[in-house]
Amino acid sequence: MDTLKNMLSPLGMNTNALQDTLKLVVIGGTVETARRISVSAWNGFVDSFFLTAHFSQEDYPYDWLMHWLSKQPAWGRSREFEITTRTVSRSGITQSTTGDLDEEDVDEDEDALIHGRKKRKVAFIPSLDTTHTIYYRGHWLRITRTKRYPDYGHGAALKISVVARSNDILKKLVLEAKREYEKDAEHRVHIFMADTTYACWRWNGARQKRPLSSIVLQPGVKDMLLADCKDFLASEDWYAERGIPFRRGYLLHGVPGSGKTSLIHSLAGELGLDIYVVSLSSKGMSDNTLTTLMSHVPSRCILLLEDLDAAFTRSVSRDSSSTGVPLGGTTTTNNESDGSTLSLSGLLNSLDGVAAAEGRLLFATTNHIERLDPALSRPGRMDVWVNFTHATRWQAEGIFKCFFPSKPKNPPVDSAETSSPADEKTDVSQKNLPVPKRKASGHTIPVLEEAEIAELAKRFADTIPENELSVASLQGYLLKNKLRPRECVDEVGEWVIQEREMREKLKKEKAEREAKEKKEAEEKERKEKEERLAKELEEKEIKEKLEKKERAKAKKVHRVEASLKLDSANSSTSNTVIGSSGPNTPTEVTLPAVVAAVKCESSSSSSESDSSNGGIEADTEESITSEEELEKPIGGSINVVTKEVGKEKWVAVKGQLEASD
Ligand SMILES: Nc1ncnc2c1ncn2[C@@H]1O[C@H](COP(=O)(O)OP(=O)(O)OP(=O)(O)O)[C@@H](O)[C@H]1O
Repeated sequence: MDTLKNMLSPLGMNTNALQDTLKLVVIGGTVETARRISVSAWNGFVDSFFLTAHFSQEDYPYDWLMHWLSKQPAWGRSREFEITTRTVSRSGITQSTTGDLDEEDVDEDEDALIHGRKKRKVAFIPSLDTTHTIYYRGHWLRITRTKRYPDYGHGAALKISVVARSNDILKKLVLEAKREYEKDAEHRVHIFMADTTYACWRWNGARQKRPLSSIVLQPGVKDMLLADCKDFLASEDWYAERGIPFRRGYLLHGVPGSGKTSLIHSLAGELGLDIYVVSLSSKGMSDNTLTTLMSHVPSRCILLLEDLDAAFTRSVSRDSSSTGVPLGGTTTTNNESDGSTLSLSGLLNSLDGVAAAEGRLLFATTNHIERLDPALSRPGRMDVWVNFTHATRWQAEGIFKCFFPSKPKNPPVDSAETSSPADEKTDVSQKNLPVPKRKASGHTIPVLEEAEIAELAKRFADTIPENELSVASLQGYLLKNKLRPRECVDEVGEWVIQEREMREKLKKEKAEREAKEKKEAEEKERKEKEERLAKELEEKEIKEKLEKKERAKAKKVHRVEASLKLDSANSSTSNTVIGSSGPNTPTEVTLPAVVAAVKCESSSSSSESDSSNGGIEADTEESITSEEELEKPIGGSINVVTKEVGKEKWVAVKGQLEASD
């Protein structure tokens, strides 16, 4: 220290201050080193004793765990967590809600309504980028949720670490989370929509299952479809043994509002499958996108291709006038203006090419089966066809019974005891629905005797014309009268007349609109044709004038050359032209230079006339004038004189015209 003092004293530095600084540096360095050592020791300890599992948002286990975590009471004691009223899913939190986050919402009846709105369930989930510790089956779990691509707002991941000798505890956790998730999802059908931008599937929400009994179709149709689907799902080995691709296609075709989509949703609920929906006419759909999407469909699901006939058209209209027919065989592509380049061959390949997923049930719907390419609807691609028609009387009766619950004759102790063999034979959709268990939501549905309902349903069905109105329109009428079953039947005849009149009116309006549109289109086409012809004519005239002008110029130059040659022949001694380099000094100008000067003058006069007269017309007139002038016989010599006026030199060419003189 003394040595240091001796060394620093000539520099005039205060040794005490320096000592203090050095002490601080040493202490700070020691503390930081100790911190780093302890962190790395902790990480080493964690790495060697903790088991860690990673879950990515793109995969199902992430959903299960997030669902499980949202149900853990531990979050109630946590000092940091995220509260959401949205459903947690693979593609992020996507179900939009209005989010009524008041205290009474928690733990209350989910079905309760406040001011007509359903109460929201509140979920507590781990907040981002924070490590949480929760206790599970005698172990402390360290849970970290991170966002892998924060800029894009998606790509979350979950990391769960636990101190344990074997990974059994983590396996148990994942299986428990899966069981709970599936139990909760049991009453719901998950819908995934195709995202054409990223060629991936986006979770679109979970819908309440629709009971199959609420779909009223001709007897046997639902049972046949359900049995066929079940049989297919259970015959993977059978298909494999015979080398048949494990795929099955169903084509549901027929009039709008006849229950095609509803039946698919209902079947999905019954079979416990998710629905993956592709709209082939959506923006940006291409062969590659569709193939990628199809190859990412899970093995057990329903793949729904909606409005198959609209695949190759952008038309929003689905009526008979819209052109949905693939026009040119397998190479037909749809509109490319919005980036959609789907071809029929691309669609066929994606359905049953090598990359196509196996084990899926393909359902396709169309309102115009006649427009489908036979290649698309052939067996192997579409194995079962079901035709949906307008409502029959049988359907009308069934849907009426669906709407109005009836009082059971003798309240059953056990439903199994009361079901008679006759009941078993009856289609479920022809039975009355039981009185709803839910609390009445402000209005009361009158509950009539079963016999009365049956009689009303019969009268209702008798008034409905066979195969004329859609089931959706009947549903609309019944919805309007859901509290007045008797009046509903009394007034149905009147409603049918109104419906007919309305349809006639709409038909007429549509015909008028179409006629008007056609006329406008024709008028537009005629105008465009006229404009095109006028333009062509104008262009032709301009071209002719330009050609004439060119000819005139060429003629002029030719004549000047000829007369110069003549002149030079006449005056063999002086074939050079007199000019002037100074005020009075003649200068020799060679013949090509003169020709160039003439050309130059001619073009400058044209361009002057161009600019002064403002266009081709003037230019052409000028050239015509020069042409006329040149028509006059040129007999004399040409004097080319260069003069200098001030400092400017110029060349003049003058033709001595015999005739004019
Ligand atoms: N057969 C039916 N049984 C019960 N409800 C039906 C039936 N047909 C139609 N509906 C009702 O009509 C509405 C429209 O039905 P849905 O969307 O299933 O018809 P769709 O045939 O798929 O029509 P589109 O061809 O226009 O898509 C639904 O609310 C559904 O409840």
